[in-house]
Amino acid sequence: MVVSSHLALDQFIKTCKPINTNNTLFPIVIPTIDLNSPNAKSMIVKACTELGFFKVVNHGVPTHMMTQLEDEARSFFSLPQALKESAGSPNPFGYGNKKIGRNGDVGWLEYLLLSASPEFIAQICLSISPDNPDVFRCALVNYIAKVKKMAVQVLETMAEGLNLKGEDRNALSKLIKDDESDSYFRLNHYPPKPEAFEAISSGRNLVGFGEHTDPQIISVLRSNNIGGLQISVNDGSWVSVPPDDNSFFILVGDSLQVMTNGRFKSVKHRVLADNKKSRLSMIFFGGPPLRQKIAPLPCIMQQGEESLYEEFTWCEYKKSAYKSRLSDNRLLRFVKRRII
Ligand SMILES: C=C1C[C@]23C[C@@]1(O)CC[C@H]2[C@@]12CC[C@H](O)[C@@](C)(C(=O)O1)[C@H]2[C@@H]3C(=O)O
Ligand SMILES: O=C(O)CCC(=O)C(=O)O
Ligand SMILES: [Fe+2]
Repeated sequence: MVVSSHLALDQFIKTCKPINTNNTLFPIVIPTIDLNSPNAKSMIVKACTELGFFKVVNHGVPTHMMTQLEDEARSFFSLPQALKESAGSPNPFGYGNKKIGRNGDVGWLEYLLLSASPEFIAQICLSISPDNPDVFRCALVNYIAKVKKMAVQVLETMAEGLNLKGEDRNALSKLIKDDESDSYFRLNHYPPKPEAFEAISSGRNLVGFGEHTDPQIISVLRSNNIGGLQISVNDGSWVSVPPDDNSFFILVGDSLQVMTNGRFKSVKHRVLADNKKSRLSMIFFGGPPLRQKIAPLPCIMQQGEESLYEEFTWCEYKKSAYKSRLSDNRLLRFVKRRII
């Protein structure tokens, strides 16, 4: 059975739960890291330990690649609905509208979810635009290649900050460099809030993308200059992230939390819809090969330190993640129970 990824506005308004944003703080200073600075390694470790989130400047991704992909994404999202749907339903890859995942989550967005492999991208661009697939394809493939290179640099700098030496310096980066790396790419388009929403919202906010952590190792996020992204900080309050279209935001994923035996925290985040303007975001999710064991890196473990988690492969984690709702804590079922 083909399940449509489209949800009409009136159905959406009935399904969506407006959220109370009283516990939102505006804004904090987000750790900003110059990738080429000598302090980068210690600053990355601090940011990943305290927040699981930081901003990268001096990243080496050319501005024209970001703007070119943003323009192409805008063109894609302005196509007639039937053409967007020629990308197929997002199970797991394709075009989605308001429905996120398979378990009843909804958000005020439309998106294109892709495997990050150039072969997959060539195929999907051909389905979307059989007569002229190359412009979108090139913009995606070139951007992803650059962002992946930057993610590798971030992971190697992070490993240095964790005091990993020699071969171990590549312990994290090699997982996303692997030919079989299971990395994803996502374009999200959040239209402005519909007027009809105000009537039912009693001043509360409309969720663009509900709260969640990303299951992978690392996420690299870039958006246009429209706000909406929020991260959850230690005490459970939400902090608005000021948008910056020249920079990238790095998010620690669940797998990196496990590989650091809980030293780094996967960051809970969400997106709120804007009143007037549309937000466009592009996210690279760096994931390991499917058969990869996800466990604390032996080289970071102190003498006698035990893993906080049961052993699992990325394939097992993904299977379990795809059965969960967006806001579920997906790591919980893999946390070792302690016998006291
Ligand atoms: C509700 C869901 C959507 C999601 C798969 C899941 O069952 C739980 C994790 C979600 C998430 C969050 C980060 C990424 O955007 C994503 C592609 C991923 O790998 O995990 C999404 C999944 C999705 O949109 O399909
Ligand atoms: O669109 C954004 O800024 C964040 C989206 C997100 O968290 C995701 O796609 O996993
Ligand atoms: Fe996310």
